[in-house]
Order: sequence, then structure tokens, then C-alpha cells
Amino acid sequence: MAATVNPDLKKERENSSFDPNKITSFLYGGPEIVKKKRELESLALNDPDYQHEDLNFMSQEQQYETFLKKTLLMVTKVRELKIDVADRHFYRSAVIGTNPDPLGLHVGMFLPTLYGQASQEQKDKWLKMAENFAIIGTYAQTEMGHGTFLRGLETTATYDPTTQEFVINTPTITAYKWWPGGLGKTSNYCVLMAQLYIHGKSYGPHPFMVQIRSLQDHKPLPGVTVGDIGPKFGYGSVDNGFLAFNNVRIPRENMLMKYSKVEPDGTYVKPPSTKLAYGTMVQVRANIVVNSGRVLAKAVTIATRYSCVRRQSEMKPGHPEPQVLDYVTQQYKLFPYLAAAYAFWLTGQTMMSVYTTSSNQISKGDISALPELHALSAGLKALSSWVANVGMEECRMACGGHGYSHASGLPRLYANMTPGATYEGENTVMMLQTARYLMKSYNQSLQGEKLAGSVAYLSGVQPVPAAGRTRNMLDLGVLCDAYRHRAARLVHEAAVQLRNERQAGKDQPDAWNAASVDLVKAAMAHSQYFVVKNFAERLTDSTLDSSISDVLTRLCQLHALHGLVTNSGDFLEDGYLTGTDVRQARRHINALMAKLRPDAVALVDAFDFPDGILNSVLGRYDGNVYEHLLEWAKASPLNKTDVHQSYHKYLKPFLEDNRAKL
Ligand SMILES: CCCCCCCCCCCCCCCCCC(=O)SCCNC(=O)CCNC(=O)[C@H](O)C(C)(C)COP(=O)(O)OP(=O)(O)OC[C@H]1O[C@@H](n2cnc3c(N)ncnc32)[C@H](O)[C@@H]1OP(=O)(O)O
Ligand SMILES: Cc1cc2nc3c(=O)[nH]c(=O)nc-3n(C[C@H](O)[C@H](O)[C@H](O)COP(=O)(O)OP(=O)(O)OC[C@H]3O[C@@H](n4cnc5c(N)ncnc54)[C@H](O)[C@@H]3O)c2cc1C
Repeated sequence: MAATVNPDLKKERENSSFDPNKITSFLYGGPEIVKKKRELESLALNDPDYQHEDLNFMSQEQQYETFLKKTLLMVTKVRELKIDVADRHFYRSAVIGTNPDPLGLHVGMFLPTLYGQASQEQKDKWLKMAENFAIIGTYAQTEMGHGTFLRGLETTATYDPTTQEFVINTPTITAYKWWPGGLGKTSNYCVLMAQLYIHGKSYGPHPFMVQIRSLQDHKPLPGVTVGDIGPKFGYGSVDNGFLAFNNVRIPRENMLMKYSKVEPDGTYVKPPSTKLAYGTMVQVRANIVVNSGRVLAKAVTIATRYSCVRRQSEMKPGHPEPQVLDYVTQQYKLFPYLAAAYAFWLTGQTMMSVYTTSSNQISKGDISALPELHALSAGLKALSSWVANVGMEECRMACGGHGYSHASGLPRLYANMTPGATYEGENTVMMLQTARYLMKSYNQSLQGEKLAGSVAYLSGVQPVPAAGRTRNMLDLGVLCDAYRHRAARLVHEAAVQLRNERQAGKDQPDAWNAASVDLVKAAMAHSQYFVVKNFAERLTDSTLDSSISDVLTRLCQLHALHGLVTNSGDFLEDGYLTGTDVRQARRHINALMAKLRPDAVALVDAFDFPDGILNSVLGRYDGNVYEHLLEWAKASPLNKTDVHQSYHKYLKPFLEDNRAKL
């Protein structure tokens, strides 16, 4: 087995223009954090207790069992090692790699819902148990018939004032809860979203704390039907489940009552906003923006390293085969996603800081930031997960045939991460939520109101510049202005389209539906403007080391220019950009790719994913791809014996029969 680094990768690293550690530090927030991250990762990756056979060689049941064992062990070790709450994600991502785990919903949604939706008395009652994993919960909202339309949920929680209980029921097949992670086999509690009924009146979906399995033998409690929904596209390591209730009674105190309340006599106390009950989803959407940047960074790391190791064809007759990354078409596949990974990494950080500031404000009773937070997180969640999806698949195809093997790590990454476009709010639906906010803001600006936050730019309509002027299409100010103009124009045009549909006689819902393609386009343009502007603003950080600001600027330019060329019609349509500008942009892309080429490996190294987290034979840090491909294939269960038992069962008689008939 080769212990040395592949010479091509070695040369790539020697020739880069900067020290990747400096970018790593920038991406993670300083050298101290990077040090902590590396310590925790190496602790997890070198722990023999976490070792197991490759998941790709396992059935769904084995994957679930392996991951359950591993995650429970992780919880115990996190406690023993006294890892700070803020640092746990480093340890966790080294333990689970790119796989979801059966406790993900407990940590990612059940606990956050208790923090965000429970009253102080309820926190006193349940938080200690939940934080210490004495109970395990999930977030049971989606039903077989409704995921998107929460107001259409069918599960009922009917208040009975005589006993001061809620009666939980699943009235139809379509009301079965369907999909919640960790529900199938693991959880004994859930936060249940159900329609609240008091004295025959419906009050809409509310969260309830419901025990579903016995704490003694883990059997479903009386009236509860629960199980696993079966194999999925990915997510083999998680028991996504179904759940139904037949007249299950829970105490009044089990409705989460930080905002809405039901008094013992059945009096309903309204929350400051009904949408506060959706708070956990907003938090997870913000997390998905962070995650999308990381996922894309992983895919691009694998494909870029492999593209430097892989040699193919003759560029010049008689010359050695070039590294495939030297083909400009290969660079055009990968570098825009390399740039996008950086763009979304930084967007994720901004999104989280907006989330933290706004949610602090909201928890103190000031809900004014809620609409902006919802609109921003919905749009960025949708944009980032869509780009990550397309990027992961592009990276897989850029690895040729070997990309299709599970050895590349890319099919599993894709299968586990692609539902980010569906869960926590289906992407089109999320873009339409953002569009709703944009329309409202735009109309407010027409009434003369001053807008703030991410929509402030809608107040001032930018004029289309006079023809004949020249622009420097590499100037980040020029690029941001172009994205801003496009977003403002598309918001304006969607609003005009809506108004025209209304004037043509449609009612508001039909007009909205008729204009929805334009509305999504406007929300997309708004979100893309936010990403480009955020990237450019981060580069103005005066503490940024000059040796890395050049290369980061190139990435930012590439990200903006690539989006501009891909959507050139939007920029050209009203004459804001000219054909000359777009032609110039295309030429700059080629020049930028040539400049980025020597730094490509250093730029992916800077993401700092250890091999144990990447889990890819093609993306190995040492580039020793071929020997490990062979070793990996040899470990496949079909290779345990030279002659498989199916030969004796099927192939042998078949061949013998055919030979006998000759
Ligand atoms: C050891 C260390 C560990 C570290 C751990 C880290 C681990 C992390 C792991 C995380 C794992 C998570 C995995 C995720 C798994 C998936 C979970 C799920 O899918 S769960 C299931 C996820 N399911 C989904 O996401 C369902 C998606 N569906 C929905 O969210 C809603 O049905 C809807 C938004 C589409 C419509 O709602 P509807 O009630 O019909 O509302 P209308 O349209 O009529 O609009 C009325 C007004 O409300 C406004 N508004 C709306 N929402 C919000 C909000 N959130 N806020 C504020 N406002 C909001 C709206 O703007 C409008 O305002 P205006 O114009 O009137 O002023
Ligand atoms: C891996 C995975 C894990 C999940 N985990 C959980 C969990 O832990 N807990 C939980 O409660 N749920 C969970 N879910 C469910 C998930 O949240 C829903 O699937 C998601 O919210 C989408 O809803 P839906 O399935 O009803 O899609 P649908 O709404 O049926 O979407 C189908 C199509 O209809 C379109 N559409 C729907 N409404 C509109 C509209 N108003 N305007 C325009 N187009 C529309 C959509 O764009 C989409 O193209 C999970 C799902 C997956 C895949």
C-alpha cells in the first residue's frame, strides 16, 4: 500500500499561491476554533469504538442498528469528555460523517421546540430529561396527506374541560403522521403538531408533548400505532416513521404553552403571532443554509482532488495524458461550485447570526423581526439546497464512471442530502413564501414606507444606465449593482404581473397562482443578490490576510459572473447589461478559472475535511485512489468467497442445462 502522497496532488499543493490554513481559519472563525475542531475530530476518528463495516455494504436494518449504537455511544462520550455545547458539532460530524442519525431529530428539533415553545414550568418538567437523553423525542408534524399545508393537518387535539385533558385522534389514513426521523423505532416521545379544538371550534395547528412508547418495555402505548415507513432514496441510517392515535388522552399541561394557552375551563389565550408555533422550522431552515455550503464543499473537495489525480486522453498528440482538471470544460464544471461552496459557507454564517439576533429579540417579546427572518431563511434555504443538489450531481458526473461507485462517497452524499430541497419546507413553496414578503414590502415602498433589512434596496428603483458606457465586469461593486437591479426589476415585474392578473378578473389566489413562476423567479433573484452581496461584504474585512484576499476575491467574482452568465437573459432583458458586458463576463470567467487552477487543491484543502469525514476513495487527501479502489471493491460482500453460493443454486444448473442441450 502506497504511504506517500500521490505526486500530482503533492505538486498541486506545492504550487498554490497561499497557505490553506489561513483560509481554514477564516472559514471557521479563527485559529483557536480550528485547533479545537481538529482535536475533536481526531479524537472521534481515532476512537476504535466507532469503527464499523462500510455502510454501503449493509442492509437498511443494519445501517439503522449500527448508527443507533454509534450515536448512543457518542452521546455518552460527549458527556464523559465534557465537550462544550458550542464545540459538539465538530465531534458529531466526525462520528457520523455525511449520514443522518436516529437522534438527529431529538437534538435538531425536539429539544429546540422545547426551548422555543415550552413555558418555564414545562421546561422544568421535561428539559432535564430530554437534555440528558432520559427520554428521546422527535418532531411529528407531516402527515401522509399533508406536509406543506400545515393548516390542513388532520390530527386533532380536542380539549375535554371535564377531565382537563386533550384527546388526540387520527381521523383518517391521510392523517397518519409520516416521515418524522427517529420515530419508527427509536423515540418514546414526540412533539406532535395537531389541530386544536375547544368546544367544537378549531384554533389551528399547535404543538403538544406526547408520550408514544412505554418507558419500561418500549412498546407503543395504548391507542398508539407506530412503525417505520420502509426504505427510502437515502437516509438508511434513520428510522423515519408513521404514527396514529386512537383517543389518546394527555393532560392539559402537555400543550406547549409559551405562546398560546388553554386555561382549565377551555378559554383560549391567543399568541402574539400564530406563526410563533412554526419557530423550530425557521431555525432548521437557517441550519440547512449552513449545511448546504458544507455539503457542496465536500462534493467539490472529492471531485477536485480526484480531477488532479485522474489523467485521461491526449490533449496534444504524443504528450502524456493530462490531469483532467486541466481541461477547461472540467474547470467549468467544478470551479463555479467551488465558488458557490464558499459563497454559501459565508451566507450560512450570516444567516445564523441573523437568526440568533432575531430569535433573541423574539424570545423577549418583540416579534417585529419575524417576517424578515422567515422570508430570508425560507429563500436562502431553498436557494442553497437547490444549488447544493445540482452541484453534488455535477461533481459526481465530473468523476466519470468512478463517481457512480459508492466508493466515491458521492452517491451517498447526494442521497442523504438531496431531501434538503424537500424537508423543512418544499423549496418552491419556500420561494413563494419569500415572494409573498417581497410583494408586501414592494407595495409598502410604493406607499412611501422606508424599507429595512434584506429588502431595503426595493425602495429605490435603479435607473437603467445610458447605453454606450463601459463597465468593469470584474468590479464587485458593479456586479452587486447588477444583481440588485435584476432583483428589484424582477420583484417589480412579478408585482405588475400579479396586478394584471387581478385586473383581468382573477381573484387573489388565482392571480397568485398565475403569477407564481415569476414570483419564484423574483424570490430567487432576491436570494441570489443577498448571497453575492454577502460574499463581497465579507471580503471588505480589514483583518483579512492579503495573501488570501486575492484568491477569495477571484472566487467571489467567479460566483457572481457565473450566475450572471447563466441567467444572462434577466440582466439583458431591460438593457441594464449589454451584450458586450455579458461577452466580457464570459471572458473573465475563463481568465478567472485559469488563475484559480493552480490554487484549486489548496482551496478545497482549506475546507479542512479529514478523510474520515469525507469518506471517499476518490477524494482522499493523499490521492492514492487506485489502490484503495481495489481494496474497497475486494471488501464488498460479493467478494467474500471466490464462488458465490448463488452459483450452486442458480448459475450452475442453468449452465449445465444449456451445455447438455448443445
Ligand atoms: C452532538 C451535537 C449536535 C448538533 C446538532 C445539529 C443537528 C441538526 C440536525 C437537524 C436535522 C434536521 C433534519 C431535518 C429533517 C426534516 C424535518 C422536517 O421536515 S419537519 C417538517 C417541516 N415542514 C415544513 O416545513 C412545512 C412547510 N409549510 C409551512 O411552513 C407552512 O404551511 C407555510 C409557510 C407553507 C404556509 O403556512 P400558513 O400558515 O398557511 O401561512 P400563509 O401562507 O397563509 O401565510 C400567512 C402568514 O404567515 C407568515 N408565515 C408563514 N410561516 C411563517 C414562519 N415560519 N414564521 C413567520 N411567519 C410565517 C407568512 O409570511 C404570511 O405572512 P403575511 O403575508 O400574512 O404577513
Ligand atoms: C428525509 C425526510 C425527512 C423528513 N423528516 C421529517 C420530520 O422529521 N418531521 C416531519 O414532520 N416531517 C418530516 N419530513 C417531511 C417533510 O417535511 C415534507 O415532506 C415536506 O415539508 C414537503 O411536504 P410534502 O411532502 O407534503 O410535499 P408536497 O407539498 O406534497 O409537494 C409536492 C409538490 O407540490 C408542490 N406544491 C405544494 N404546495 C404548493 C403550493 N402552495 N404552491 C405551489 N406548489 C406547491 C411542491 O412544490 C411539490 O412540487 C421529512 C421528509 C423527508 C424526505
